[in-house]
Amino acid sequence: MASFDHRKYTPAKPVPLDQRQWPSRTLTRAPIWASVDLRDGNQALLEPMSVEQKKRLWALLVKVGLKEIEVGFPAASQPDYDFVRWLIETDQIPEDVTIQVLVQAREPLIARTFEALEGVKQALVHVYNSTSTVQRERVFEQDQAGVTAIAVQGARWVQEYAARYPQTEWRFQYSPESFTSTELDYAVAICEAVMDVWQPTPERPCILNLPATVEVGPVNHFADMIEYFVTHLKNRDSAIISLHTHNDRGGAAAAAELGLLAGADRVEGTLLGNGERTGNMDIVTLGMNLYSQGIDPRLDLSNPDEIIQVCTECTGLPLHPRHPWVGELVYTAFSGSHQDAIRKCLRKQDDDEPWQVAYLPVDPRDLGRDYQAVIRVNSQSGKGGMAFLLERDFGISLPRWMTLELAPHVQRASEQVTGELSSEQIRDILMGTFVAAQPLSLQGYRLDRDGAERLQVTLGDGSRRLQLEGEGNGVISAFMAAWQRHSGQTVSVVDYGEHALGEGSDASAIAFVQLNVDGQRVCGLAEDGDTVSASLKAVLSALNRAGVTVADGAPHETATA
Ligand SMILES: CC(=O)SCCNC(=O)CCNC(=O)[C@H](O)C(C)(C)COP(=O)(O)OP(=O)(O)OC[C@H]1O[C@@H](n2cnc3c(N)ncnc32)[C@H](O)[C@@H]1OP(=O)(O)O
Ligand SMILES: CC(C)C(=O)C(=O)O
Repeated sequence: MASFDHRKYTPAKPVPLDQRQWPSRTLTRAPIWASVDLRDGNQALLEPMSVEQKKRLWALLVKVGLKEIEVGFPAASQPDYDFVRWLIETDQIPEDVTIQVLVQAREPLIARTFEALEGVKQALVHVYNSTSTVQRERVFEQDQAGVTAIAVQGARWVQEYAARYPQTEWRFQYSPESFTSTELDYAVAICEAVMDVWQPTPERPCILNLPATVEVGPVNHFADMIEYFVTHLKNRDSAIISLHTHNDRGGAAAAAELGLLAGADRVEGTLLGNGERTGNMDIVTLGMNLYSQGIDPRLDLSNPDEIIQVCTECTGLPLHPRHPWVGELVYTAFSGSHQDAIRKCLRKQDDDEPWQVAYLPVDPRDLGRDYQAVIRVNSQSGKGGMAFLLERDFGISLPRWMTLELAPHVQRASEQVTGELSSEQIRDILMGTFVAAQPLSLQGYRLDRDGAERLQVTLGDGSRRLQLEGEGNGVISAFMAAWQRHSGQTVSVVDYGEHALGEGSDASAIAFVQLNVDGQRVCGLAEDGDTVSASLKAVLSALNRAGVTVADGAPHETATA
């Protein structure tokens, strides 16, 4: 029988808060950040980081601006121990950075932890034990008093060992691990019992870290738990309330945000969210969430590509291309209406006004991304995207009527390749469709400008040369007159456009034309170093596309428009 049965699970119990405050609050500043990349992130890896990898990640964490960094569980493994020793012995820890280490509430582990920290100027010792109902009953087989005794004993050991190293400025942190599965009044009571040992003050507060070790409930429920905790804790002002959320339900960042609204001061997480199971709270996501609300995150997130490179190389885990804020595709629009809106908004966006660009919640340039990647063309794209790419990459600015002509050709090609079209491919489609050099080609011309334009043009069709003459008020109309006279066709210019390509001596011209040839509308284009040639060739390419043939006639004709 299938076991997919929701009745197996129990919902989170409502938190008894009559007048919850957090929903009416707004975040206005960044929390105290703490990185657990080198500990929680590391313990989640199939192959934990080597000391060299930890050194590299450490350098990044410091560069990003993290001031509290949990560097490991030194009593757990030799590499963790060695890394802490390296930090201390080679003086790697900046004055304004505090390292933090994790340890269980067990004396031999605590002893080893302090040994690892010998000689450090300042450090945070983080002790934890599980407090959840299920762990009390099934893992520790202890009642609440028994589990509280473990925590209190752990706190005492930490304090006693710290006293043996008076040259270090110690700070203490306690986590009731699995807080979210712990009865709230009990969570408050066990934290108060630990505080009774440490006797923190508002000047020398301890840290109480409340983990969603496993995210088992909705994010609003987590916020309720935090508000309940902070409003029921004695000596609230002697504790920094820290959050440590995991992403089992996909809500780690949201839970942390709401938890901050509910009264927390500090947040633990990892860069890009590596960590146990679905990961820890992603510091980059939360930082960017704040940034995009106009709040200074007090972290330097301006180079996510470096963050991605170091994190993925140290953890061996790839980043999803749609990872919030920094994934490869998150500032890319494929769909036509989005591309159109982005293009129009970007044109109107001034640097000194608040950011207002549809579909782009922040300016990609803030993250070192340019607009290159913003618009990409596939079968979901409309005409705006391809026009944008032609202009951006080749300086080809299509007149609107030409864009409309080109769009179905690009659409067909994108459906055939069933993927993305590069700007080179779009340019090839443009040229392949509208530049037709057969059967007529331009062999030469002479233009006299004495009031009216008198054009003498030599065409070839492969085997014969044809010389036509015409007069008009512009070179195109002179050519039309010449061709009409020669062929007997009714030809008129419906639309015309041209512009320079490039600058200086390398500049060339591109001309676009739409003709009406015996009632049939047909477009052509041409590029040439000479503006007149570009115009004449564009007309010829439209004529060729209309299927003209060189009618028998006099080899030399003159006409006037
Ligand atoms: C949610 C978290 O991320 S918490 C951090 C988890 N991280 C890690 O555990 C990574 C590093 N840990 C390790 O490498 C190992 O656990 C070690 C080296 C620290 C200790 O290993 P071991 O001595 O084999 O003990 P292990 O961790 O399996 O725990 C077993 C014993 O410690 C007790 N224990 C577990 N956690 C705690 C704790 N926080 N405080 C006090 N006792 C604890 C268990 O009840 C168990 O007791 P028992 O042997 O009397 O039944
Ligand atoms: C040690 C604690 C804070 C932890 O990592 C967790 O509960 O996830």
